[in-house]
Amino acid sequence: MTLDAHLQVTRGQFTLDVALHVPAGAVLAVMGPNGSGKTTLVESLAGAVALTAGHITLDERSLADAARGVHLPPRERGLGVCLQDGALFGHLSARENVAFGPRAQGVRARDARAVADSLLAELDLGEHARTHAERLSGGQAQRVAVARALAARPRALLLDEPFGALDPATRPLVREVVRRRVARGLPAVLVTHDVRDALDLADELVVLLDGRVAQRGRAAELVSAPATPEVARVVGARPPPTDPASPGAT
Ligand SMILES: Nc1ncnc2c1ncn2[C@@H]1O[C@H](COP(=O)(O)OP(=O)(O)OP(=O)(O)O)[C@@H](O)[C@H]1O
Repeated sequence: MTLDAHLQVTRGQFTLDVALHVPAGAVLAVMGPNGSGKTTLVESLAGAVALTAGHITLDERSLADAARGVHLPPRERGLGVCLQDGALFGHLSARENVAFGPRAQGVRARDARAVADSLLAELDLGEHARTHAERLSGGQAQRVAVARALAARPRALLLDEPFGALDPATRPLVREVVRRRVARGLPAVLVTHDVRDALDLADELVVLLDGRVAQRGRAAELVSAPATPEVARVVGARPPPTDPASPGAT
């Protein structure tokens, strides 16, 4: 599976214009300041927001193509999605939330439960399988949301800040679970505010500024050689040295 897209989305005054190519088994991390378009990027891939122009292709399959009027609805895209505001069903148990996707695909109840229990155990939530989602802590709910994204045999993963609510002890575990899934041949897009996620997981890091790619490359490269002070701020690196020949440089 390879995810290939040129995403152009206009939302009021804001325009996103980003090309991306994520091979099977690779993670593309996306970072950027508030309002730079990270969520818009994920939502357009997921199908929650329509493209104004451009296309999305997953292997040979067209998920969206603005010029041809193609826009597959989210449930037909075959994506494992964990959105920032992707609330769980509060009145359902953790297990029922995770089993929901496989059940919707026609998997038998018993098998869907087994898939859910195995993922919950992997994410150290075995003892909470029967807990109603509304009674879970923020970090527990986030792990259930990750399990839900992985449960329905997705062809690609879209994860918007999936580690944000996790404590430092739990974060590496969830990263490892994501890494294992990706290694089975899934392309993944990971939005994060923490450059450690990009350094640890990503094959490529894209920094967005105002809806456009300010810099892309390996995360370590962007940290050691950010192209601009804005990129340096986003990845928490030292700003690039100013050119001594430029006016105002000291
Ligand atoms: N439904 C909408 N209608 C109009 N404009 C929108 C809508 N949703 C987002 N925007 C605008 O699109 C721009 C990008 O927003 P987006 O949520 O994609 O940024 P972000 O990088 O995810 O930010 P954050 O880090 O704060 O989550 C912002 O200027 C925002 O105001």
